[in-house]
Amino acid sequence: MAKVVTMGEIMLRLKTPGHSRFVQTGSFEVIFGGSEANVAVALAHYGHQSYYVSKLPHHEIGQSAINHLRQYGVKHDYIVRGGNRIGIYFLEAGASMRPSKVIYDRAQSAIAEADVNDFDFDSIFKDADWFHFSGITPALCEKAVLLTEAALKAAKRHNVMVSVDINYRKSLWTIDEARETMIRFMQYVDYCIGGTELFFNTIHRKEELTVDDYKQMLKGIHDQFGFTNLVTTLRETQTASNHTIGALGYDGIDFYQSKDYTIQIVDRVGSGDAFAGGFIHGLLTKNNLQDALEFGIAAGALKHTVPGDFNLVSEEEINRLVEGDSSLRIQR
Ligand SMILES: Nc1ncnc2c1ncn2[C@@H]1O[C@H](COP(=O)(O)OP(=O)(O)O)[C@@H](O)[C@H]1O
Ligand SMILES: O=C(O)C(=O)C[C@H](O)[C@H](O)COP(=O)(O)O
Repeated sequence: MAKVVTMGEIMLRLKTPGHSRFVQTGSFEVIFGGSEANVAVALAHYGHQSYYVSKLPHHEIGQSAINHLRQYGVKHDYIVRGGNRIGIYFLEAGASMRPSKVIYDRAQSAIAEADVNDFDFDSIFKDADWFHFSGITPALCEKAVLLTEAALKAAKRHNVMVSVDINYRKSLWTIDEARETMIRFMQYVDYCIGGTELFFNTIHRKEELTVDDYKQMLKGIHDQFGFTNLVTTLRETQTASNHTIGALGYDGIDFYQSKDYTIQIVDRVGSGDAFAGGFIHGLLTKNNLQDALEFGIAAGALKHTVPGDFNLVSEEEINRLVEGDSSLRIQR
């Protein structure tokens, strides 16, 4: 199995119980989550040597985040300790026509303030096969842009394959700032997930996008910027708790489209990351875009049934879904 490296910010996730609103709750459920950490957990579940790069304070909440990752098999050798804060995100789960809400409290977190010299990227990447990052890290601050760029340059010095999930977060930076930085980073990227709203700005005022809209966007991004291997998840939303998902890929020549899954949502947060983790595993083991998309979207579909950020499902369970077994018989 491969050595995969992800880098980003793991946060304390404080969720209102059930579907309670922020203003009425008297307690929060405590777990940890963050885009790249979620991908690391998924890849550890599929049997890879999955390393997570980050910085966390010395205090017990920082330790607890590390313990959480360790519990699911993620390697923490490259997590540096120091700084003052761990990022927090508050989550209110939506229901029916009421969408979920996230409030961030993450300014000046340890990883946002981390220095390039905190990490020895050459030793991290010298025997690595894959590096995955997301647009959330460079969105944190200018220092985090420099950190991400240093990691990308080191990964490419060591011929490591690189994937990005653009994961545009409008509360962290403007679309112009995001576009400027992410376009610059694309020279290091082999596979790009998402980002249609960033790189292609004619269609994005529409409420519901069709598959043809997405095809036009992926081709437009390819033609304008020369990026290849673009993939995106497709969502057809019925309500905040019920919708259909699929995935689309474009390699600069052909389009690839996965099967669709209609799902009832238990917890949607982390489903894009579950797709990314499954997609990377698919590329590492099957080496073809269609099969990687199928594995990725089945992983993303299953994530919607699992509370928390992490996709705690096995390769075998995902393969069963890919092969068409969605029977509800109890597995005994
Ligand atoms: N209005 C829009 N215009 C263009 N692309 C969009 C728009 N909204 C979402 N997307 C793209 O569609 C995909 C699915 O979006 P979303 O459901 O928000 O993300 P995720 O799959 O990460 O949960 C993402 O790749 C995103 O870039
Ligand atoms: O927003 C952030 O900064 C986070 O990292 C919190 C969440 O863990 C991811 O955002 C989940 O992302 P999706 O898989 O697209 O649902």
